[in-house]
Amino acid sequence: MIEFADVHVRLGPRDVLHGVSARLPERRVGVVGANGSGKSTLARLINGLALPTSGTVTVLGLNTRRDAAKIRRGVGFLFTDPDAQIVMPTVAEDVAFSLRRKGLTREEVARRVEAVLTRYGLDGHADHPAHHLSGGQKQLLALCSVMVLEPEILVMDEPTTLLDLRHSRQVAALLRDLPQQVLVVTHDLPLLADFDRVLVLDQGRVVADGAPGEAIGHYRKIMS
Ligand SMILES: Nc1ncnc2c1ncn2[C@@H]1O[C@H](COP(=O)(O)OP(=O)(O)OP(=O)(O)O)[C@@H](O)[C@H]1O
Repeated sequence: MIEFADVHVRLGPRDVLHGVSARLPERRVGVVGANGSGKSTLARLINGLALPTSGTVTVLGLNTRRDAAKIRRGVGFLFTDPDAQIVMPTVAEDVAFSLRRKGLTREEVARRVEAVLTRYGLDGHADHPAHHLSGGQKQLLALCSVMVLEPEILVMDEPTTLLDLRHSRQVAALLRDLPQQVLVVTHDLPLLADFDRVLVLDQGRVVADGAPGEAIGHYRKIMS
């Protein structure tokens, strides 16, 4: 469960979010809006990467202002730019790095790394230098590094931006099947077609909130 209560965010001279309130118990929530409307900021509030200037963000029953470290253990966050998330030289080492604090045996780490790389189609790349992957493969690697931790909530900021049609479909299928709650910020409107709820942001305010057809229809109208 994610809840925003009268959240304002001011960054430098800009009011980026103005009084956002929403209780989000749904499993799959999409966020759309124009460039600069505050979507990434909203996503970053969920794991305490951004903090509200006023108002409250509650995630997994905890306040992000007080318990960001605990919340981050339960919230997987996928950034738009996968290079920001790749920290180790090879693909397998990068995924294994995510598991370093789990106290697992070397064999168990290897087993989990192999399983997640196979699941997302990177098993042939385990020993490749991570920075030599294509943009889309890097996005899949970042996804593997997050999913291997089995987060309770997954937040994705434009997860299909660099992906070809096959891999976009793979991410769409993943989102359909994942048992955990997922919040996805995206410009990829078809990705949200079967989501439970879509929020539309405009200049830092939620201007539509509902079923995908209705909310995306509103978004198309304000962008026309
Ligand atoms: N650290 C910061 N300092 C000052 N302004 C910022 C900062 N981060 C974001 N902003 C501003 O806040 C506004 C909202 O940014 P945000 O990245 O949340 O928008 P967005 O809807 O995700 O945009 P896009 O679709 O282009 O990714 C933008 O005008 C941006 O310039």
